[in-house]
Amino acid sequence: MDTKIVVNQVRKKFNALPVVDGVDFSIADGEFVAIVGPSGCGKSTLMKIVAGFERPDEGSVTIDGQALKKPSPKGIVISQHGSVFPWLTVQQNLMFGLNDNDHGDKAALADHYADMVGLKGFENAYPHELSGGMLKRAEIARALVVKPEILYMDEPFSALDALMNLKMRNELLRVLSEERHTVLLITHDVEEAIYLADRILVLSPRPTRIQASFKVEHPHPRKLSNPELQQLKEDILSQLGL
Ligand SMILES: Nc1ncnc2c1ncn2[C@@H]1O[C@H](COP(=O)(O)OP(=O)(O)OP(=O)(O)O)[C@@H](O)[C@H]1O
Repeated sequence: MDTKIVVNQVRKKFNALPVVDGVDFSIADGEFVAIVGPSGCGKSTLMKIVAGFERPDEGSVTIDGQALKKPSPKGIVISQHGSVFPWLTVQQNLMFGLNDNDHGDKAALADHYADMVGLKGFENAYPHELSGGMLKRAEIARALVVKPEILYMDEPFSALDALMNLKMRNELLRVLSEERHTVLLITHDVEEAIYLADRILVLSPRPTRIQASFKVEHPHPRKLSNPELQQLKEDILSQLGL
């Protein structure tokens, strides 16, 4: 697989506070990498740097060999805060990121992605008419409809209840099995990382560095009760001092 993202010796301070302290990793094209780390260690800062929203003080990020100087049009961020426009319907939200020239029938494409995340029949609903889980699915569809090469996900499901969180994991895996994207997921949930990712990077406390890296080679769907995955969970938790 080709290398998609290279993060090279990235360092970042806020005022005098060192937050990211020399982080190096790369992500292959189509790979799903999850980052876990202690609260406040600098996960979101690192994500913003890798997505191009924050500049590192030192080091570099390259995407397809090109130095990243600003948010790349190849990537899209799904965060816990949500990004749908409340005054637009599901269909209008999904059409928003599409421009006239590149896409044929925008409404048909929007409806296809609404269907893909299980929102068929809700194309004309407004966000306030959707449940929390449906809203999250609308957000994921809104990100996917523009066919980003890279999905940056910062705690995307953390605001959902436990059952919906589990459903969304499967929804995401199903979409990814149909359309391969390179994914960088930030999560505080070790099980979520094990369930979804091809590789898990464990960050140290702030100022953060990569403390450990684990490959997850089990095919999907994964059973978290599998003894090897249980052992992996133990190993990751022990890296996190738990
Ligand atoms: N724009 C900023 N200006 C000043 N300090 C910042 C800024 N962004 C983050 N920080 C500080 O950097 C540190 C790391 O924050 P960050 O949000 O990256 O951590 P995190 O690991 O994502 O946190 P959490 O686990 O709570 O989501 C914190 O101490 C935070 O106060």
